[in-house]
Amino acid sequence: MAKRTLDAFFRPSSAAPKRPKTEPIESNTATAISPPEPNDTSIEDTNPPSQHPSYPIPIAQLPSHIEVGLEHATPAIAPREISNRPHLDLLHFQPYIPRPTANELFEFLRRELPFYRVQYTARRGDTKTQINTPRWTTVFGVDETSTFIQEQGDDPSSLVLVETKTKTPTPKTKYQCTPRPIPACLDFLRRQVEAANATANADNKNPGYNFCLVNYYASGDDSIAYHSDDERFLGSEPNIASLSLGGERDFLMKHKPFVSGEIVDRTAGECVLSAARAMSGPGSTSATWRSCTDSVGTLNTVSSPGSRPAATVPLQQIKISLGSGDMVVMRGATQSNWLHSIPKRKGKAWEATRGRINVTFRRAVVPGGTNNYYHYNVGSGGMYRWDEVAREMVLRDNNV
Ligand SMILES: O=C(O)CCC(=O)C(=O)O
Ligand SMILES: [Fe+2]
Repeated sequence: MAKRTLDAFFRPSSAAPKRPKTEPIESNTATAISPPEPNDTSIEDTNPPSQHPSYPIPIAQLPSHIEVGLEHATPAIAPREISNRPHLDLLHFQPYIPRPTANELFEFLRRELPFYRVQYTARRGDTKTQINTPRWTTVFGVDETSTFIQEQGDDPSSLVLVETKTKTPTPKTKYQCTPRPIPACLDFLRRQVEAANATANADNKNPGYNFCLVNYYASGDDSIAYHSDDERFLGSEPNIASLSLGGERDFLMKHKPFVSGEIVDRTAGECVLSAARAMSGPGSTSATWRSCTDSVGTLNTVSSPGSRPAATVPLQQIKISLGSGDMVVMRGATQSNWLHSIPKRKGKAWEATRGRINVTFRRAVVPGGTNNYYHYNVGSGGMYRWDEVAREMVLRDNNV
Protein backbone atom coordinates (compact mmCIF):
# COMPACT_ATOMS: atom_id res chain seq x y z
CA MET A 1 0.00 0.00 0.00
CA ALA A 2 1.28 3.45 -0.88
CA LYS A 3 2.80 5.37 1.99
CA ARG A 4 1.04 8.60 2.78
CA THR A 5 2.63 11.56 4.40
CA LEU A 6 0.60 13.61 6.80
CA ASP A 7 2.87 16.61 6.35
CA ALA A 8 1.48 16.84 2.86
CA PHE A 9 -1.68 18.32 4.36
CA PHE A 10 0.02 21.53 5.10
CA ARG A 11 1.74 21.85 1.74
CA PRO A 12 -0.02 23.53 -1.14
CA SER A 13 -1.54 20.88 -3.37
CA SER A 14 -2.29 21.01 -7.06
CA ALA A 15 -5.58 19.35 -6.17
CA ALA A 16 -6.53 22.03 -3.62
CA PRO A 17 -10.19 22.92 -3.87
CA LYS A 18 -9.84 26.31 -5.44
CA ARG A 19 -13.38 27.20 -6.29
CA PRO A 20 -13.70 27.74 -10.04
CA LYS A 21 -14.97 31.16 -11.08
CA THR A 22 -17.69 29.40 -13.00
CA GLU A 23 -18.76 25.80 -12.76
CA PRO A 24 -17.47 23.46 -15.44
CA ILE A 25 -19.93 22.80 -18.23
CA GLU A 26 -19.91 19.13 -17.37
CA SER A 27 -20.62 18.41 -13.76
CA ASN A 28 -22.83 16.62 -11.31
CA THR A 29 -23.69 19.78 -9.46
CA ALA A 30 -26.82 21.80 -9.85
CA THR A 31 -25.53 25.35 -9.77
CA ALA A 32 -23.24 27.63 -11.70
CA ILE A 33 -22.59 30.47 -9.33
CA SER A 34 -19.33 32.39 -8.90
CA PRO A 35 -17.89 32.35 -5.38
CA PRO A 36 -18.67 35.25 -3.11
CA GLU A 37 -15.74 37.40 -2.07
CA PRO A 38 -15.08 36.93 1.67
CA ASN A 39 -16.16 40.47 2.52
CA ASP A 40 -19.17 40.59 0.31
CA THR A 41 -22.01 39.98 2.71
CA SER A 42 -24.65 41.08 0.21
CA ILE A 43 -24.16 37.89 -1.80
CA GLU A 44 -25.31 35.71 1.04
CA ASP A 45 -28.93 36.56 0.53
CA THR A 46 -28.90 36.91 -3.22
CA ASN A 47 -27.29 33.68 -4.40
CA PRO A 48 -30.14 31.74 -5.95
CA PRO A 49 -30.78 28.24 -4.63
CA SER A 50 -29.89 25.09 -6.58
CA GLN A 51 -32.90 24.07 -8.62
CA HIS A 52 -33.51 21.03 -10.75
CA PRO A 53 -36.62 19.22 -12.02
CA SER A 54 -35.58 16.16 -9.97
CA TYR A 55 -35.58 18.15 -6.69
CA PRO A 56 -38.73 18.30 -4.58
CA ILE A 57 -37.64 21.76 -3.35
CA PRO A 58 -35.01 24.36 -4.28
CA ILE A 59 -31.88 23.81 -2.17
CA ALA A 60 -30.17 26.89 -0.72
CA GLN A 61 -26.55 27.67 -1.43
CA LEU A 62 -24.09 27.75 1.42
CA PRO A 63 -24.14 31.07 3.27
CA SER A 64 -20.88 32.85 2.54
CA HIS A 65 -19.64 32.68 6.14
CA ILE A 66 -19.84 28.88 6.08
CA GLU A 67 -18.26 28.73 2.66
CA VAL A 68 -15.41 30.98 3.70
CA GLY A 69 -14.95 28.88 6.85
CA LEU A 70 -14.73 25.72 4.75
CA GLU A 71 -12.44 27.26 2.21
CA HIS A 72 -9.93 28.68 4.63
CA ALA A 73 -9.93 26.32 7.58
CA THR A 74 -10.13 22.76 6.24
CA PRO A 75 -8.59 20.42 7.01
CA ALA A 76 -8.55 21.91 10.50
CA ILE A 77 -5.90 19.42 11.53
CA ALA A 78 -3.80 16.74 9.83
CA PRO A 79 -5.45 13.30 9.93
CA ARG A 80 -4.35 10.39 12.06
CA GLU A 81 -3.82 7.16 10.17
CA ILE A 82 -5.40 4.12 11.79
CA SER A 83 -4.01 0.95 10.28
CA ASN A 84 -2.89 -0.97 13.34
CA ARG A 85 -5.36 -3.85 12.79
CA PRO A 86 -5.54 -6.38 9.97
CA HIS A 87 -7.09 -4.94 6.80
CA LEU A 88 -7.87 -1.64 8.48
CA ASP A 89 -7.01 1.57 6.62
CA LEU A 90 -8.60 4.72 8.04
CA LEU A 91 -7.85 8.40 8.10
CA HIS A 92 -9.32 10.22 11.10
CA PHE A 93 -9.56 13.99 10.94
CA GLN A 94 -10.35 15.25 14.41
CA PRO A 95 -11.74 17.58 13.27
CA TYR A 96 -11.79 18.13 9.52
CA ILE A 97 -14.00 21.22 9.84
CA PRO A 98 -13.48 23.53 12.84
CA ARG A 99 -16.29 22.94 15.36
CA PRO A 100 -18.09 26.31 15.06
CA THR A 101 -18.29 26.04 11.25
CA ALA A 102 -19.29 22.36 11.49
CA ASN A 103 -22.16 23.28 13.83
CA GLU A 104 -23.34 25.99 11.41
CA LEU A 105 -23.16 23.51 8.55
CA PHE A 106 -25.20 21.03 10.60
CA GLU A 107 -27.97 23.59 11.19
CA PHE A 108 -27.88 24.63 7.52
CA LEU A 109 -28.13 21.10 6.07
CA ARG A 110 -30.85 20.04 8.50
CA ARG A 111 -32.86 23.13 7.57
CA GLU A 112 -32.34 23.06 3.79
CA LEU A 113 -32.29 19.43 2.62
CA PRO A 114 -35.31 17.24 1.88
CA PHE A 115 -35.32 14.12 4.08
CA TYR A 116 -37.04 10.74 3.94
CA ARG A 117 -37.94 8.05 6.44
CA VAL A 118 -37.69 5.09 4.10
CA GLN A 119 -39.64 1.88 4.53
CA TYR A 120 -38.87 -1.16 2.46
CA THR A 121 -39.35 -4.89 2.30
CA ALA A 122 -36.36 -7.13 2.94
CA ARG A 123 -36.54 -10.65 1.57
CA ARG A 124 -34.63 -13.54 3.08
CA GLY A 125 -35.52 -16.69 1.21
CA ASP A 126 -39.30 -16.89 1.46
CA THR A 127 -39.53 -14.55 4.41
CA LYS A 128 -40.44 -10.92 3.87
CA THR A 129 -39.82 -8.34 6.56
CA GLN A 130 -41.02 -4.76 6.61
CA ILE A 131 -38.13 -2.49 7.60
CA ASN A 132 -38.42 1.05 8.92
CA THR A 133 -35.06 2.74 8.41
CA PRO A 134 -34.09 4.00 11.87
CA ARG A 135 -32.87 7.43 10.72
CA TRP A 136 -33.64 10.14 8.17
CA THR A 137 -31.88 9.89 4.82
CA THR A 138 -31.42 11.68 1.51
CA VAL A 139 -29.13 11.16 -1.49
CA PHE A 140 -27.76 12.97 -4.55
CA GLY A 141 -25.60 11.85 -7.45
CA VAL A 142 -25.35 9.37 -10.28
CA ASP A 143 -22.96 6.53 -11.06
CA GLU A 144 -20.09 7.04 -13.49
CA THR A 145 -21.91 5.65 -16.55
CA SER A 146 -24.05 8.83 -16.64
CA THR A 147 -23.16 12.52 -16.31
CA PHE A 148 -25.17 15.69 -15.78
CA ILE A 149 -24.34 18.32 -18.38
CA GLN A 150 -25.62 21.85 -18.66
CA GLU A 151 -27.89 22.31 -21.62
CA GLN A 152 -28.42 26.06 -21.62
CA GLY A 153 -25.65 28.51 -20.81
CA ASP A 154 -25.05 28.55 -17.09
CA ASP A 155 -28.60 27.71 -16.02
CA PRO A 156 -28.14 24.89 -13.51
CA SER A 157 -31.78 23.91 -13.64
CA SER A 158 -31.16 22.81 -17.22
CA LEU A 159 -28.72 20.05 -16.24
CA VAL A 160 -29.60 16.96 -18.26
CA LEU A 161 -28.43 13.42 -17.85
CA VAL A 162 -26.33 11.95 -20.68
CA GLU A 163 -24.42 8.75 -21.21
CA THR A 164 -20.86 9.43 -20.05
CA LYS A 165 -19.28 7.64 -23.01
CA THR A 166 -21.43 8.83 -25.92
CA LYS A 167 -22.90 12.07 -24.51
CA THR A 168 -26.29 10.96 -25.86
CA PRO A 169 -29.33 11.48 -23.60
CA THR A 170 -29.70 8.79 -20.97
CA PRO A 171 -32.83 6.75 -21.75
CA LYS A 172 -35.61 7.16 -19.16
CA THR A 173 -35.67 3.37 -18.79
CA LYS A 174 -32.04 3.14 -17.65
CA TYR A 175 -32.85 3.84 -13.99
CA GLN A 176 -35.74 2.85 -11.72
CA CYS A 177 -35.34 6.26 -10.05
CA THR A 178 -34.72 9.86 -11.10
CA PRO A 179 -31.11 10.72 -10.28
CA ARG A 180 -30.58 14.12 -8.64
CA PRO A 181 -27.50 16.27 -9.28
CA ILE A 182 -25.45 17.06 -6.18
CA PRO A 183 -26.61 20.54 -5.07
CA ALA A 184 -24.01 23.32 -4.90
CA CYS A 185 -23.83 23.31 -1.08
CA LEU A 186 -22.81 19.64 -0.95
CA ASP A 187 -20.75 19.80 -4.11
CA PHE A 188 -18.56 22.47 -2.57
CA LEU A 189 -17.89 20.11 0.32
CA ARG A 190 -17.31 17.21 -2.07
CA ARG A 191 -14.54 19.06 -3.89
CA GLN A 192 -12.85 19.94 -0.63
CA VAL A 193 -12.99 16.41 0.71
CA GLU A 194 -11.67 15.05 -2.59
CA ALA A 195 -8.74 17.41 -2.42
CA ALA A 196 -7.98 16.41 1.17
CA ASN A 197 -8.01 12.78 0.06
CA ALA A 198 -5.82 13.41 -2.92
CA THR A 199 -3.32 15.07 -0.62
CA ALA A 200 -3.40 12.08 1.70
CA ASN A 201 -2.59 9.61 -1.06
CA ALA A 202 1.03 9.47 -2.12
CA ASP A 203 -0.05 8.98 -5.71
CA ASN A 204 -2.41 11.96 -5.46
CA LYS A 205 -5.26 9.83 -6.72
CA ASN A 206 -8.56 11.67 -6.59
CA PRO A 207 -11.36 9.38 -5.42
CA GLY A 208 -13.77 11.15 -7.81
CA TYR A 209 -16.87 10.93 -5.62
CA ASN A 210 -20.12 10.93 -7.58
CA PHE A 211 -22.54 10.24 -4.72
CA CYS A 212 -23.41 12.08 -1.56
CA LEU A 213 -25.53 10.25 1.04
CA VAL A 214 -26.85 12.11 4.06
CA ASN A 215 -28.12 10.57 7.32
CA TYR A 216 -29.86 12.55 10.03
CA TYR A 217 -30.01 10.95 13.48
CA ALA A 218 -32.62 12.96 15.36
CA SER A 219 -31.81 11.43 18.75
CA GLY A 220 -30.12 8.49 20.41
CA ASP A 221 -32.96 6.26 19.14
CA ASP A 222 -31.78 6.68 15.55
CA SER A 223 -28.98 4.43 14.42
CA ILE A 224 -27.36 2.38 11.69
CA ALA A 225 -26.62 -1.24 12.50
CA TYR A 226 -23.43 -3.10 11.68
CA HIS A 227 -22.81 -3.28 7.92
CA SER A 228 -20.11 -2.69 5.37
CA ASP A 229 -20.31 -0.58 2.23
CA ASP A 230 -18.77 -3.22 0.04
CA GLU A 231 -21.31 -3.67 -2.73
CA ARG A 232 -19.97 -4.54 -6.14
CA PHE A 233 -21.35 -1.30 -7.53
CA LEU A 234 -18.69 0.61 -5.58
CA GLY A 235 -15.85 -1.30 -7.25
CA SER A 236 -12.99 -2.85 -5.33
CA GLU A 237 -11.41 -1.12 -2.33
CA PRO A 238 -13.88 1.79 -2.25
CA ASN A 239 -12.82 5.07 -0.68
CA ILE A 240 -15.66 6.43 1.48
CA ALA A 241 -15.36 9.74 3.28
CA SER A 242 -17.74 10.09 6.24
CA LEU A 243 -18.24 13.51 7.83
CA SER A 244 -19.96 14.05 11.20
CA LEU A 245 -21.85 17.24 12.07
CA GLY A 246 -23.74 18.15 15.24
CA GLY A 247 -24.11 15.83 18.22
CA GLU A 248 -21.35 13.43 19.16
CA ARG A 249 -21.98 9.72 18.54
CA ASP A 250 -19.97 6.53 18.80
CA PHE A 251 -18.72 4.94 15.58
CA LEU A 252 -18.10 1.22 16.17
CA MET A 253 -16.08 -1.09 13.98
CA LYS A 254 -15.47 -4.82 14.15
CA HIS A 255 -13.68 -7.24 11.86
CA LYS A 256 -15.86 -9.57 9.84
CA PRO A 257 -15.74 -13.19 10.83
CA PHE A 258 -13.24 -15.37 9.01
CA VAL A 259 -14.12 -18.28 6.80
CA SER A 260 -12.35 -21.35 8.01
CA GLY A 261 -12.37 -21.87 11.72
CA GLU A 262 -10.65 -18.61 12.54
CA ILE A 263 -13.06 -17.54 15.21
CA VAL A 264 -11.75 -19.39 18.20
CA ASP A 265 -13.03 -17.38 21.11
CA ARG A 266 -15.18 -14.37 20.45
CA THR A 267 -15.99 -13.81 24.08
CA ALA A 268 -12.33 -13.43 24.88
CA GLY A 269 -12.06 -10.95 22.05
CA GLU A 270 -9.64 -13.09 20.13
CA CYS A 271 -9.74 -14.36 16.60
CA VAL A 272 -7.25 -16.38 14.68
CA LEU A 273 -6.19 -15.23 11.28
CA SER A 274 -5.41 -17.60 8.50
CA ALA A 275 -4.95 -16.81 4.86
CA ALA A 276 -8.66 -17.24 4.35
CA ARG A 277 -10.74 -14.31 3.19
CA ALA A 278 -13.28 -12.74 5.43
CA MET A 279 -16.63 -14.42 5.22
CA SER A 280 -18.68 -11.66 3.73
CA GLY A 281 -16.83 -10.36 0.70
CA PRO A 282 -18.02 -7.83 -1.85
CA GLY A 283 -21.14 -8.46 -3.81
CA SER A 284 -23.86 -8.83 -1.24
CA THR A 285 -27.17 -7.93 -2.81
CA SER A 286 -28.89 -4.75 -1.80
CA ALA A 287 -31.66 -6.58 0.02
CA THR A 288 -29.15 -8.63 1.94
CA TRP A 289 -27.15 -5.56 2.76
CA ARG A 290 -30.04 -3.56 4.05
CA SER A 291 -31.50 -6.43 5.98
CA CYS A 292 -28.10 -6.78 7.60
CA THR A 293 -28.04 -3.14 8.54
CA ASP A 294 -31.51 -2.49 9.74
CA SER A 295 -33.15 -5.64 10.93
CA VAL A 296 -30.52 -8.17 11.77
CA GLY A 297 -27.75 -5.82 12.63
CA THR A 298 -24.88 -8.23 12.46
CA LEU A 299 -23.64 -11.07 10.32
CA ASN A 300 -23.49 -14.64 11.52
CA THR A 301 -20.16 -16.09 12.37
CA VAL A 302 -18.97 -19.28 10.75
CA SER A 303 -16.51 -21.74 12.05
CA SER A 304 -15.23 -24.98 10.65
CA PRO A 305 -13.41 -26.86 13.37
CA GLY A 306 -10.98 -28.65 11.10
CA SER A 307 -8.84 -25.74 9.98
CA ARG A 308 -5.51 -24.70 11.40
CA PRO A 309 -5.02 -21.19 12.68
CA ALA A 310 -1.99 -19.27 11.50
CA ALA A 311 -1.87 -16.33 13.88
CA THR A 312 -3.97 -14.67 16.54
CA VAL A 313 -5.04 -11.04 16.57
CA PRO A 314 -7.36 -9.19 18.90
CA LEU A 315 -10.93 -8.99 17.66
CA GLN A 316 -12.04 -6.24 19.95
CA GLN A 317 -14.48 -3.75 18.69
CA ILE A 318 -13.01 -0.35 17.86
CA LYS A 319 -14.86 2.69 19.18
CA ILE A 320 -14.26 6.15 17.75
CA SER A 321 -16.19 9.06 19.26
CA LEU A 322 -17.22 11.30 16.40
CA GLY A 323 -17.76 14.95 17.27
CA SER A 324 -18.97 17.81 15.10
CA GLY A 325 -16.61 18.33 12.15
CA ASP A 326 -14.79 15.00 12.51
CA MET A 327 -14.24 12.95 9.39
CA VAL A 328 -13.29 9.31 8.90
CA VAL A 329 -12.10 8.13 5.48
CA MET A 330 -12.39 4.37 5.01
CA ARG A 331 -10.00 3.07 2.38
CA GLY A 332 -8.30 0.05 0.88
CA ALA A 333 -9.37 -3.32 2.26
CA THR A 334 -11.45 -1.80 5.08
CA GLN A 335 -14.92 -2.31 3.60
CA SER A 336 -14.38 -5.91 2.55
CA ASN A 337 -13.10 -6.87 5.98
CA TRP A 338 -14.72 -4.61 8.56
CA LEU A 339 -18.25 -3.75 9.64
CA HIS A 340 -19.22 -0.38 11.06
CA SER A 341 -22.23 1.01 12.93
CA ILE A 342 -23.68 3.91 14.89
CA PRO A 343 -25.44 2.20 17.81
CA LYS A 344 -28.45 3.63 19.56
CA ARG A 345 -27.62 5.76 22.53
CA LYS A 346 -29.67 5.60 25.68
CA GLY A 347 -30.21 8.31 28.23
CA LYS A 348 -31.31 11.89 28.39
CA ALA A 349 -27.86 13.45 28.32
CA TRP A 350 -27.53 16.35 25.91
CA GLU A 351 -25.38 14.43 23.43
CA ALA A 352 -27.91 11.56 23.36
CA THR A 353 -30.78 13.87 22.48
CA ARG A 354 -28.93 16.22 20.16
CA GLY A 355 -29.28 15.62 16.42
CA ARG A 356 -26.39 14.50 14.24
CA ILE A 357 -25.87 14.63 10.49
CA ASN A 358 -23.56 12.28 8.65
CA VAL A 359 -22.51 13.06 5.08
CA THR A 360 -20.75 10.35 3.09
CA PHE A 361 -19.10 10.74 -0.29
CA ARG A 362 -18.61 7.66 -2.46
CA ARG A 363 -18.10 6.63 -6.07
CA ALA A 364 -20.57 4.25 -7.72
CA VAL A 365 -19.41 2.66 -10.95
CA VAL A 366 -22.53 1.02 -12.41
CA PRO A 367 -26.27 1.88 -12.67
CA GLY A 368 -27.12 -0.69 -9.98
CA GLY A 369 -25.51 1.66 -7.46
CA THR A 370 -27.77 4.53 -8.49
CA ASN A 371 -30.90 2.37 -8.23
CA ASN A 372 -29.83 1.03 -4.86
CA TYR A 373 -28.99 4.37 -3.30
CA TYR A 374 -32.24 6.08 -4.34
CA HIS A 375 -34.31 3.05 -3.37
CA TYR A 376 -32.93 2.95 0.17
CA ASN A 377 -32.35 6.65 0.83
CA VAL A 378 -35.26 8.37 -0.96
CA GLY A 379 -37.72 5.52 -1.50
CA SER A 380 -41.30 6.15 -2.54
CA GLY A 381 -42.81 7.69 0.61
CA GLY A 382 -43.22 11.29 1.73
CA MET A 383 -40.68 14.10 1.85
CA TYR A 384 -39.94 15.72 5.21
CA ARG A 385 -38.34 19.01 6.15
CA TRP A 386 -36.97 20.33 9.39
CA ASP A 387 -39.41 22.62 11.18
CA GLU A 388 -37.55 25.20 13.21
CA VAL A 389 -40.57 25.93 15.44
CA ALA A 390 -41.67 22.35 16.10
CA ARG A 391 -37.97 21.32 16.30
CA GLU A 392 -38.66 18.13 14.36
CA MET A 393 -38.99 16.75 10.83
CA VAL A 394 -42.43 17.46 9.41
CA LEU A 395 -44.09 15.74 6.44
CA ARG A 396 -44.22 18.22 3.55
CA ASP A 397 -45.20 16.19 0.58
CA ASN A 398 -46.71 12.76 0.42
CA ASN A 399 -45.22 11.57 -2.81
CA VAL A 400 -41.71 12.79 -3.60
O1 LIG B 1 -23.47 7.93 10.39
C1 LIG B 1 -22.38 7.41 10.22
O2 LIG B 1 -21.34 7.84 10.69
C2 LIG B 1 -22.27 6.15 9.37
C3 LIG B 1 -23.20 6.09 8.19
C4 LIG B 1 -22.96 4.89 7.35
O3 LIG B 1 -22.23 4.03 7.70
C5 LIG B 1 -23.61 4.76 6.05
O4 LIG B 1 -24.46 5.60 5.68
O5 LIG B 1 -23.29 3.81 5.32
FE1 LIG C 1 -21.71 2.71 6.08
